[in-house]
Amino acid sequence: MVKICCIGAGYVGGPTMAVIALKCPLIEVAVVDISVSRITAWNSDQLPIYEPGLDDVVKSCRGKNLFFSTDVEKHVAEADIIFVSVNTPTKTRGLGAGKAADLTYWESAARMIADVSKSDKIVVEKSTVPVKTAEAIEKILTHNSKGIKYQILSNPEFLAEGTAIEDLFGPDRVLIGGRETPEGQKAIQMLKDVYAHWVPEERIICTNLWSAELSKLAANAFLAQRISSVNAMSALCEATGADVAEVSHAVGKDTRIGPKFLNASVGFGGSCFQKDILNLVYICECNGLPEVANYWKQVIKVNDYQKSRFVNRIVTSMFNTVSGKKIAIFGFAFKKDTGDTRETPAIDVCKGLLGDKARLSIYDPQVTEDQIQRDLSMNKFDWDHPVHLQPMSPSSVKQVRVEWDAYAAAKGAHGLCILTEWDEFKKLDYQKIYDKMMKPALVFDGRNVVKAEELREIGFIVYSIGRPLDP
Ligand SMILES: NC(=O)C1=CN([C@@H]2O[C@H](COP(=O)(O)OP(=O)(O)OC[C@H]3O[C@@H](n4cnc5c(N)ncnc54)[C@H](O)[C@@H]3O)[C@@H](O)[C@H]2O)C=CC1
Ligand SMILES: O=C(O)[C@H]1O[C@H](OP(=O)(O)OP(=O)(O)OC[C@H]2O[C@@H](n3ccc(=O)[nH]c3=O)[C@H](O)[C@@H]2O)[C@H](O)[C@@H](O)[C@@H]1O
Repeated sequence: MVKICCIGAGYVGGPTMAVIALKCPLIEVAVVDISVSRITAWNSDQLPIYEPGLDDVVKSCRGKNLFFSTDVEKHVAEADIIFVSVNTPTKTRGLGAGKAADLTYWESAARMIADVSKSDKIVVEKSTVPVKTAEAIEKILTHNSKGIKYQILSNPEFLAEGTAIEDLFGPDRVLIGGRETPEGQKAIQMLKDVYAHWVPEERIICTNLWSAELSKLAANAFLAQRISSVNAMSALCEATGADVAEVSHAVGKDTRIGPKFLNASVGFGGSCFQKDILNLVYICECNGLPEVANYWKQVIKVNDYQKSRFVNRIVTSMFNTVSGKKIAIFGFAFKKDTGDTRETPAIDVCKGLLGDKARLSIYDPQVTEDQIQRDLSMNKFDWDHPVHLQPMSPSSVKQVRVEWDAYAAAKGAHGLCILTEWDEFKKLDYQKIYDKMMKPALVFDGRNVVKAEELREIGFIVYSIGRPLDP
């Protein structure tokens, strides 16, 4: 029986391994982590991450061929294939600070693999890493290797949160990069055989190591670039009276462009787009390509501009000050159907409003009060470390209240901001909300989820991203 071990039981390690276990009943899969609380949660009824469909997959194979454990060394020693899916945060200090990927967790995982292994291993990069990382990992593994042979593969993950199970069941493609030697090709084939249990052969792409590593950074950069492009257009739409939804629709109808990922928003968030582009920018700079670096940097600049433009719109619409005013925030997660708040645009918008002394009343169906308070008091980039190594928040932010109901959050508010596109925000009774708000009652829809005309009929003043402004 083939044994797989995955180091890192996070948003990627947990769901990907659960799906491999489900689709390959004859493979034993162990997911290990240094975080005791994460592993305890994976072994409980309350999984550590919210992801539609994940519970059913985990329940059907946990304890049979899927195991979650903190006994990292034992499972690594026993495995034939080791996936490494640990954090690769942005460096906050030293060379490349603010851009380069911090490979501390990866390196410590690689050193541990080298220490405990007693048989040949295939080591798979599942984390998103800078191109050429495999070369460094190979050096760590083979140095002092006691005769053990390692093959490094790059198998980046393309799942999106909120649709992770769907994406894993039917991926657009699975990408496997390896050495062009007979041993490298054999390792590629072995991993291909795992995916071939459910992924059609033509969707499994095999490349050299560097192409696979770089393709992951490139894919995220292209996706984020589309959002920044449409968000840049949204500013022009507001200035001219065009409607960004109509523009996106018209542009996306061109089959060469396509309709997906053209939704204007308050800005993209999530744990990867910004981190991976910064990493790409750094790699370009290191390779003497400042023009290429500047091109990609602009995607992040436009994203930052979109968030601050949104805050400015709120403040100017509320007579140039939000000091002491209550603003209801609907949605804190970086997108719907996840409780994940990593790099959510809500953090920057809330911090911007708090900077202008607003009082915030926040409601999100999946994010806890503790998480919101931590996010609003944490330094940039500190979130991307194992939970038990994150700095504790010094104190909670006093001007912030977290409510467990949208109506309670909006009660007595001067303004209401929608920052996540949760479906339930489309179905709220906005007349009831209007009746309980201060007047004039303003709505700032950062996700274009409400029907602006209907809200205007109720009496709201409505601002939607990239849409004609309320006269
Ligand atoms: N979140 C996402 O949707 C996607 C993330 N990725 C990439 O996958 C990687 C992991 O991301 P997430 O799963 O979101 O992160 P995460 O923070 O949810 O999980 C990483 C886990 O690794 C554990 N860990 C760190 N060092 C360890 C070590 N030495 N030994 C054992 N466990 C260790 C941490 O405790 C944590 O539970 C990152 O490189 C990310 O860029 C790629 C595609 C999608
Ligand atoms: O490497 C990763 O971590 C993953 O990053 C993204 O997945 P994810 O961040 O989970 O979610 P997305 O659906 O891509 O959304 C990212 C952000 O962009 C925003 N977005 C997305 C699409 C759009 O049209 N407009 C828009 O503002 C979302 O609201 C969200 O804040 C990619 O879609 C995945 O393919 C990739 O594997």
